Amino acid sequence: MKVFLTGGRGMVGRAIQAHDRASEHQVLAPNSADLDLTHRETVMAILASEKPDIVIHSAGRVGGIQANMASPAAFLADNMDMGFNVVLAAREAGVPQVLNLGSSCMYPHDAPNPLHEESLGKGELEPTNEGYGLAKVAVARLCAFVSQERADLAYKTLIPCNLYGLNDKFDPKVSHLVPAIIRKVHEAKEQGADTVEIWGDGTARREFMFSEDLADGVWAAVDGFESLPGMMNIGLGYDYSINEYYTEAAKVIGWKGHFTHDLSKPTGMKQKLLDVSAQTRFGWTPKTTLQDGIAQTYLHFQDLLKRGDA
Ligand SMILES: NC(=O)C1=CN([C@@H]2O[C@H](COP(=O)(O)OP(=O)(O)OC[C@H]3O[C@@H](n4cnc5c(N)ncnc54)[C@H](OP(=O)(O)O)[C@@H]3O)[C@@H](O)[C@H]2O)C=CC1
Ligand SMILES: C[C@H]1O[C@H](OP(=O)(O)OP(=O)(O)OC[C@H]2O[C@@H](n3cnc4c(=O)[nH]c(N)nc43)[C@H](O)[C@@H]2O)[C@@H](O)[C@@H](O)C1=O
Repeated sequence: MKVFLTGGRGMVGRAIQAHDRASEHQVLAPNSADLDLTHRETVMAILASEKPDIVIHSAGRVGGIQANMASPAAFLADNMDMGFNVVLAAREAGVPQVLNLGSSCMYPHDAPNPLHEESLGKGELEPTNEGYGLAKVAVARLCAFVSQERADLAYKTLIPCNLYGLNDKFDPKVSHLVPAIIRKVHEAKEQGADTVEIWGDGTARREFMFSEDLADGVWAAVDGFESLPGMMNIGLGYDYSINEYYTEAAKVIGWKGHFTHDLSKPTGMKQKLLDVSAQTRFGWTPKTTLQDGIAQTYLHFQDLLKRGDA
């Protein structure tokens, strides 16, 4: 199949291209320098000329809780622009399939855990990432509406849990939890520090899946697209506390200090665990353990440091 991938230079996009299944397809993955997805005319023109069989939409303005709180307007506007441009250009070009990546931030702040697809749209979003979540909800709904109106087009959304892995963002200004922990614990070890600070009291819970597992799930969704639900959670089905993530990373990195808690820092949702029963029915399950995922990510981080890229 001819696959048009957006966000190919990002953490998830690189994992999608590095996956074995990618070699069975022709994958076009222009980066943001070649194709700015916020420019609708350019997006329209490229999809009309390339006429792919499927678009995998992985591009986005993405960042941790602190980045989302600092720039809600940009997270809303950029992700809305990119998503609307890609979906409407695909419809215009008659691209038969779109696989759109949403996020667990689409769920209402007080939705019961585990978060079931039926809870979508039934309440206020989490304030710390409302801009991003609103854009994700809107683009997912646009996919559903296009599929409703056009019997020849099937535009579907995968809703991933939190993700981490190689090529993640290690800059503390935009990092999600796991890359932030890896940098902080590594630096404590290198500097001989005996404390590392945790944001909040550490009792919040998160479900972080290794990005290579998500890439595997994306290819499974592409290959089984016909039977894929219009919106489907993709995750582990289990979570850990923030404190447990720090403890596991300290073990993998080999740092023996202790943790302090900065209660002034934002903590976001208390829990964000996805219901994975639809994913199980679809026939896919992730395989990387937290210990193994952190170990692979830490090795990659050390390589980045050696190259002066982190
Ligand atoms: N990371 C996570 O925890 C989660 C991520 N997701 C979703 O998964 C997808 C991938 O996330 P992830 O790989 O972590 O994000 P990254 O930030 O690593 O990658 C985002 C990609 O989007 C591209 N991009 C950003 N702006 C533009 C633009 N204007 N035009 C073209 N391309 C642009 C970037 O291109 P370039 O590199 O060239 O700048 C980059 O390749 C996103 O849709 C995200 O919302 C969902 C749940 C959790
Ligand atoms: C997936 C979805 O989820 C994202 O929201 P989030 O899960 O709240 O983001 P996060 O990974 O940055 O935080 C997770 C938790 O971890 C705690 N925490 C402790 N210590 C650090 C720390 O040092 N850094 C960070 N970032 N968090 C810390 C922090 O207090 C919070 O409780 C969206 O931004 C959005 O990107 C999105 O798509």
